[in-house]
Amino acid sequence: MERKTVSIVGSGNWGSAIAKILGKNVVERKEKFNPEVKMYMYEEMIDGRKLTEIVNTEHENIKYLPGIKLPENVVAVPDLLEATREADILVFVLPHQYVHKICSTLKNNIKQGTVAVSLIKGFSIHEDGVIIPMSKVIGEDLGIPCAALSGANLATEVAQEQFCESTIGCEDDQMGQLLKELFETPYFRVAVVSDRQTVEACGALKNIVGIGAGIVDGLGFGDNTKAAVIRLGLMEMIKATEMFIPEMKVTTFFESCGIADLVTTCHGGRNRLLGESVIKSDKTIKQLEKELMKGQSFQGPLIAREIYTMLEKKNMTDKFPLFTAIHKICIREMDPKEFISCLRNHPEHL
Ligand SMILES: NC(=O)c1ccc[n+]([C@@H]2O[C@H](COP(=O)([O-])OP(=O)(O)OC[C@H]3O[C@@H](n4cnc5c(N)ncnc54)[C@H](O)[C@@H]3O)[C@@H](O)[C@H]2O)c1
Ligand SMILES: O=P(O)(O)OC[C@H](O)CO
Repeated sequence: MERKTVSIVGSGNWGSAIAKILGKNVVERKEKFNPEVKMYMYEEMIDGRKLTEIVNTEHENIKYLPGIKLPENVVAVPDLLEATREADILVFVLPHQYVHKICSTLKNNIKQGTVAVSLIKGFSIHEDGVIIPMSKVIGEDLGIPCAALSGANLATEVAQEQFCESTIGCEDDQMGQLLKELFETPYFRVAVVSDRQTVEACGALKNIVGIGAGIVDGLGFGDNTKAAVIRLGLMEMIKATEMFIPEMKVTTFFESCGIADLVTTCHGGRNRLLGESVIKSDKTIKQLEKELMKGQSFQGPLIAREIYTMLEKKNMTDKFPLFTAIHKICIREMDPKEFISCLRNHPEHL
């Protein structure tokens, strides 16, 4: 088998953490992969220097993953087409709002036979309310197969090599196994399942529940209340997934991409921090993102809005009171104090 060239599209907190894994794995598995990994980086200036130049000389993404050294065979490239021209495997890892634009540049400019995997936790929503997983967006925009990887994977902990698990969703078994070989390490254990769309639905929807967990923290409630948010959030995640993906398997929720990711996000995620901050200050999400995230982005509020818009179109907001309340608290349309009565009166209790 010819060796595969890997390119990463994206270089934020998760993109950089995964670059560390991929850079090392391609060298260790050199019979399968070419030894250089190009990483597309959205260029920016840091104290008068280009971020790509800093990464390529200091081998550290000082803005998005400070304190972690990247392998020297990971090369940051500011030109998208140059970064991806030779790729056999494209690893997409950037906030979902940028994907369409990136794909429109890549379209007709990638090698024949290239495959992709999406590490993105978000959706695209059509005007008619249909929800499209990002792997499908990428696959259809580029006309190539696209798998998904998602799990309980806070980027900084992964970069510190703390043990965790992850899930690849891929219908093609051979491609799934190749991706497992690309991503797996002794501290990053990967399971492959065929239910790709549920893997992605879990990853996107848990971001909303993570905000809910932060709201509970901000209101001063303890672990029991947070556990209720996690459980009710899980029920809404499953119900929403059943709506979008009739063929979904509930067992996928027991993989790392499901309950495990929900738990980790509700304890240590950026979306949890946002929920807490929304309660403790009267600033807008945009202001909070700017102040707290140093360039990283909260995906939860966007996804909460997208899901709310879809539910409203279908007259179903009353069936998803937790998702609805979280969206309305984020946009300051609901008093956060009402959050607990929303939990108390949840349809799961009727
Ligand atoms: N950070 C985590 O712990 C983590 C873990 C698993 C999955 N994810 C998911 O991975 C995806 C990427 O998140 P992240 O944490 O790597 O990103 P991030 O939030 O750290 O960084 C934002 C990124 O967007 C880039 N960017 C800004 N404007 C852009 C533009 N116009 N075009 C293209 N790129 C632009 C920035 O350069 C930066 O790389 C998200 O879907 C996220 O939910 C994140
Ligand atoms: O920091 P969050 O809330 O974006 O969550 C990060 C990861 O998705 C956790 O697996």
